[in-house]
Amino acid sequence: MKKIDVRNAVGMKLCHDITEMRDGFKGPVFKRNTVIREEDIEHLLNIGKRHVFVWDDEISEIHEDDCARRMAAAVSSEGVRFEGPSEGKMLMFAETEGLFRADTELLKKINHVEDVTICSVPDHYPVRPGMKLASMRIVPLTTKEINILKVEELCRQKELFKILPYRRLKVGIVITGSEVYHGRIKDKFELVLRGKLSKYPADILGVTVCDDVLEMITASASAYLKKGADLLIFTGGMSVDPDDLTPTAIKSLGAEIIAYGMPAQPGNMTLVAYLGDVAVMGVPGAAIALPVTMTDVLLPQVFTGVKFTRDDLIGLGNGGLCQGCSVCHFPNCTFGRY
Ligand SMILES: Nc1nc2c(c(=O)[nH]1)N[C@H]1C(S)=C(S)[C@@H](COP(=O)(O)OP(=O)(O)OC[C@H]3O[C@@H](n4cnc5c(N)ncnc54)[C@H](O)[C@@H]3O)O[C@H]1N2
Ligand code: MOO
Repeated sequence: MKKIDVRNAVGMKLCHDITEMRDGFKGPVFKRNTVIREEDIEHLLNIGKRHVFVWDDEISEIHEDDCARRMAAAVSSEGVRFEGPSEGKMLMFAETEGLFRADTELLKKINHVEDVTICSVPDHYPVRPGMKLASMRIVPLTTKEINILKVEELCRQKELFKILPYRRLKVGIVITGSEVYHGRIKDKFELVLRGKLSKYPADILGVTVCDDVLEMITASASAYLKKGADLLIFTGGMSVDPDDLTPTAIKSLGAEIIAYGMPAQPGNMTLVAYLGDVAVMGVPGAAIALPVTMTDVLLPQVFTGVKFTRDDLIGLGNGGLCQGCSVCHFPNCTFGRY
């Protein structure tokens, strides 16, 4: 046991309980074996402790396996499981399906803590059960307990990782285009959209094909709203031709347009709007020609029930360019990673 200036005691273990008395309270506010943290120093000074007795074995060190276990416990959330420690590392896996969210600012803060390394798949990643999501370990074989305490404290303040589950949504589909309506060409969008929606808990209320006539488009949409649609998807007429009426139809329904056109390719002319809580998407034609467009980036988020802000959609510019690979590996690629 040794006496030490409280300002030099960070990371050391107290040899005895320390009592505070204030406003009718009396009790030990620091227990024996507590590891003193930076933020404890003011408190100790405020109760008159300029010096404390700490154990002689100096700063307590923890083995990498125990650090990994404690970090895993700190970052754990619903729908994940851990494996390890092996070689000082714990791995986190998804047990459920959903959208992985990482607080990237917090992750940076945590990785600034000495010796600590935590890495994960990118924020906004759609995950399935069994997928590896994150890994955590310290760099040396042992580290000061204070470093792990810092990680634990940071994770108490905010959630680092979570998997947002997909919700069941009722979906109404309105396909526009005079060439489809009048049977000049066969519709391709229904099959494409059914394929994309099959990855989520979607109840498709129906598919209506409309002529490029404003009243017909709005009436079809209104019918789905009456049936309780949570999501309306419009196709066709999303660009610059004089017959492109879809954005006008969506506006005339009274929807709040969050973005019409976004910094992404393909899917540049995508529209996102809300009619109260009902999400509205305008899907441009590229979705019938290409395996992946902005629609595939947005759908996982739509199915979590989050409401996009304009800032969210503008943020898609970083990672918004698809490489158009000959074999598509989406979402295991840079498209839609932001
Ligand atoms: N000058 C510009 N041209 C284009 C722009 C632009 O900004 N300036 N945007 C381009 C982008 S991006 C897209 S995507 C396309 C498609 O836009 P639309 O969503 O408006 O598609 P349409 O014009 O209605 O149709 C294009 C093409 O696809 C066929 N189509 C449409 N719907 C169906 C369907 N349900 N089944 C089968 N085929 C369908 C349609 O017949 C046309 O051939 O515009 C670019 N051009
Ligand atoms: O709006 Mo388009 O080709 O970028 O889908």
